[in-house]
Amino acid sequence: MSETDVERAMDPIALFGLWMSDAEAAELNDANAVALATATREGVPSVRMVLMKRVDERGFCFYTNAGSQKGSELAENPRAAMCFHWKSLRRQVRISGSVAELPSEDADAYFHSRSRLSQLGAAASEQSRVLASREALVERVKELEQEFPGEIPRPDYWRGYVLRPERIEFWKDGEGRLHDRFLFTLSGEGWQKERLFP
Ligand SMILES: Cc1cc2nc3c(=O)[nH]c(=O)nc-3n(C[C@H](O)[C@H](O)[C@H](O)COP(=O)(O)O)c2cc1C
Repeated sequence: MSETDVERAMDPIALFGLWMSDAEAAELNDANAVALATATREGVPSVRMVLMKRVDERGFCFYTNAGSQKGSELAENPRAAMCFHWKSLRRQVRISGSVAELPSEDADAYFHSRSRLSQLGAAASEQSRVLASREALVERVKELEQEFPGEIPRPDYWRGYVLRPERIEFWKDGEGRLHDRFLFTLSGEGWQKERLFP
């Protein structure tokens, strides 16, 4: 994309799509890896990487285990934030809003699009709970392999989520630390755009 696109853009989702394409071309791997911040009901924050699998009119979609720390926090406090950083492009995108669960058909479709090994791994993992040993996990995978020689059913706890954006900020490295920052804020009339001091 040209350098002026970010200055002209009025639709942050379309602009994000352009930046994501640039990142996919430039990054070594996992251009869709994003830091996801959640918090408890009391506001104690936690952050970890997830893969953002799709962006559409609903928002930014990812998949995880509902029983994990992030899953529990989202169940009690749907407010969340994401931060992409594409090192090779020197760009950052920050998104915040509230998270909703995706319909089970989305989770089914994505779960079954993954490799059998990934499906087994997801089915075997009580994500974020204490695990006695690596052997116990490997044993569990073997048991599931025998139990399900055909299709592996999606475990109910393995779900899709969507972060519905209310604020999206684009940051682009500038010479002499004069970086460009554009903040899009959702209001009644649609997206408002403002330039921020770096
Ligand atoms: C690049 C990268 C991508 C990841 N993608 C996911 C993902 O899409 N879903 C997921 O549940 N965990 C993913 N993980 C693992 C999480 O970072 C984390 O360890 C796990 O989800 C447990 O987090 P929690 O205990 O905060 O819930 C990824 C880790 C890395 C480093």
